[in-house]
Amino acid sequence: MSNITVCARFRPLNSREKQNDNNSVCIRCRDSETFIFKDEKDEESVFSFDRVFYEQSEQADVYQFLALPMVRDVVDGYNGTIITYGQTGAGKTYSMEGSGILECGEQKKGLLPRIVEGIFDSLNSSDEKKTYSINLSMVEIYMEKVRDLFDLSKVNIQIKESKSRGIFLPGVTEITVLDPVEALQNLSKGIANRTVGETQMNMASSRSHCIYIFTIQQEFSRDKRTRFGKLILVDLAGSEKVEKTGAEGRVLDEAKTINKSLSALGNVINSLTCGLQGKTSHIPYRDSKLTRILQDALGGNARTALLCCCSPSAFNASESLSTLRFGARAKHIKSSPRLNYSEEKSDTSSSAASLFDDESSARILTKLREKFNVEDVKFLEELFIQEGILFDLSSVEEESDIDDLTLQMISLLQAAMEKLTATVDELKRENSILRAKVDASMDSLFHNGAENSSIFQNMISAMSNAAEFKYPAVFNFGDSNSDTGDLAAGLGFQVAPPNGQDYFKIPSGRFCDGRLIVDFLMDAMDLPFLNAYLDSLGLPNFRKGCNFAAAAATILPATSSSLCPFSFGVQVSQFLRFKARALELTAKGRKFDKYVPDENVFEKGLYMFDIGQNDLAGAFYSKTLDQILASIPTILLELEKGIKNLYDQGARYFWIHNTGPLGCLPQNIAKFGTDASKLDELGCVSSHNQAAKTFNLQLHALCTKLQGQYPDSNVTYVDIFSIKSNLIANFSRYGFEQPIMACCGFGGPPLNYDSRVSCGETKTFNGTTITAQACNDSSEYISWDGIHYTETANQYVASQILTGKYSDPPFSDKMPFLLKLKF
Ligand SMILES: Nc1ncnc2c1ncn2[C@@H]1O[C@H](COP(=O)(O)OP(=O)(O)OP(=O)(O)O)[C@@H](O)[C@H]1O
Repeated sequence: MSNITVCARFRPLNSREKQNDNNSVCIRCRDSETFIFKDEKDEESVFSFDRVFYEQSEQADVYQFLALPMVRDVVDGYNGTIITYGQTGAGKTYSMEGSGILECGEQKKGLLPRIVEGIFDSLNSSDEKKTYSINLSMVEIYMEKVRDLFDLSKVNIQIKESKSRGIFLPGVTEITVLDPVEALQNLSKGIANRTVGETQMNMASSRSHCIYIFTIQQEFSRDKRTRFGKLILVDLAGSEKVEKTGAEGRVLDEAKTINKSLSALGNVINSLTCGLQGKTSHIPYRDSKLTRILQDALGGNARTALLCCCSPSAFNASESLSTLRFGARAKHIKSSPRLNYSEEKSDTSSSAASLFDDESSARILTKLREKFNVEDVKFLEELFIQEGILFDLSSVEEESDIDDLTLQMISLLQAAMEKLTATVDELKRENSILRAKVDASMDSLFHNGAENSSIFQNMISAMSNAAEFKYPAVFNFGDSNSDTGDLAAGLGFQVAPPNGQDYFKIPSGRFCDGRLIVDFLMDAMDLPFLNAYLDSLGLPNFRKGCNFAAAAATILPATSSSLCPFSFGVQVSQFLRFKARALELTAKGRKFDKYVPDENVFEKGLYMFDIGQNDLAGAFYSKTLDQILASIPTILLELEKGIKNLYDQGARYFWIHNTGPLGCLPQNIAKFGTDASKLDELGCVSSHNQAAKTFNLQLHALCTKLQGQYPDSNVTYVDIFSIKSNLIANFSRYGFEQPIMACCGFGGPPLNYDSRVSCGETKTFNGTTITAQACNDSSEYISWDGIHYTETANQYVASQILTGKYSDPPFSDKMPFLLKLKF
């Protein structure tokens, strides 16, 4: 990004100014960059520009400072634009052309002839081997029409934009010039045509913006790549106050059009320089032909220099001041020039079919070509392009329209954002007022005796507890997913100790290489890990709750073939016994306080459930899918019975996990997924997952029903199925390498699961000894042993539960302020 170069130039006082105004001037030089300006009211202001050219400055100085660096850049392949701006008679044309293109002497030569020489000098001075061509075009904008000064018949040239060429003028005459003399002769003709035009069209002198375009194309033998730089010189029509000139009729119309296009130029500059930092605003390039042609020069792909021409006379102070202010503002424009490369040479001799998008036009032109001579048809094409009847294919990639739309869209979105922010602020304010009102009403209700209503109290604390996920104790019911040693203690066997974790007593009795979901949830509540109800070793402390979950437990009552006798109903009975015993003990005196929960904790504690997986998975060994689906209501009836029992005993906070995607467990895939047609896109057994989904739907309905039945309770349903399915489907995103295969097992990929040996076991079959060993890094695996999840996977699941997004009712709106994620 670079700022544009802005210079001011003051011409000498002319004879009229000397005579009429007594040599009085409005500027006082400070240095080559700064001067003091005195306005009509004699008020002084300081102006600074990149360079100030005072009355005695030479044409060569202006060229050296303003144009020469630009010429070098253009020859290097950048775009450049030089604009002369100022009041009529301020010296724009003198600066640009000098006192004549061809005949004036060295001293008075303007920028144009010097630039022509500079371009050829630069091209020829380089040692690098290359071929180059210089093309010249000249147009003027008069009354908002672009006229070709090398071919006066082209009176309305269109302005187009393409990705590769930027802004361009389709059909404009381009003259290839081979040396400075040829270039100057052509420029001189163009300038003469301007005068011819003035006479033909009854134009007032200097009432048009004159634009010179040099296109330099170079092909380097080094890499055969073509660079092209475009230099645009703009001699603007004079800015002036209409009323001061007393113009009328056509001259007045011209003045108005000029002022319109100059004020469009001012608007573009304002938009470019007033836009808030970092915000994109609409730049009205399309408001005039002038600004559209200068689009690249103003904030686009070009280096730009502006020469503000002024009269130093006090009589013209007001016009000069406005010119200087214009320059000062333009100084802030930033442009982003870049090297222009084209990989392939454009084929200017391409056929009508390739030039035009419109197929019918191409067909007509092809037929015309057969009948008429090629030149006539070419002429016809050009006329059509000028009149906008046909479009050059390259102009089809009009990007500005899209840009404009995008900008409009951005500002609409910004406005919508602002409105939304205001609404959010307003809602926040209303919310805090409402909260204050609720608090005040609560206080008054309590003081008016409402505290006697236990239902009312419970409802209030249920609401607040659910939001905070903070409870004094947890009573957990479930299977191996949350068994913290119950089955092992109850049946007197040992589960292989976890690998090196020191946060459990050994053995932990957990079916995992570390912590379970329930462990992570306890952690989040700042509570200790739950002791198993049946684990009497080590003087267990049950003050913060008790875990009745037992591996292999089912909701339905155990049968003689069940692995685990502690089904849900038994677990609930155990709880009742536990509670009765705890109350008995606390009634005996305070010495038991530190081992068992007190009465109020049974009411305030959280009752967690994670059970049902074994009812479904076990059923697949003897039942069809339909039979299993049909049995779900019976299973859930048993669950409902147990929950109601607990409610009757004073439980009020229920936290119910649904069941996970059973079909993705290696144990079930090994047994029921040997036929690939039984597997879904994740490689999981479809029927098992279907059973799990149906179970979950009905479990969810049961939770809703219970909540309705017990308005003083708080029932939360947690969608473990979605969390686990998402984890398996997107395992690598969460840092896992194995979505299905077990870490601890036997058999190797794809499942590393053998039902004959469980994790840690060694067995001999037909003289061969096999061991189910743990993998090196269990954190790469989701499945620990083919049935249970690894600690890392459990941690992920717990973290998702605690986002509050997977529960009904959700509590994500309370996150992350009230929940501590502490793992
Ligand atoms: N630096 C200068 N030194 C000597 N004479 C100058 C200088 N600048 C301008 N002049 C003279 O002042 C007169 C007006 O200048 P010029 O035609 O360049 O103004 P202009 O800004 O192009 O006006 P317009 O907008 O009407 O085209 C001319 O006669 C020109 O020769």
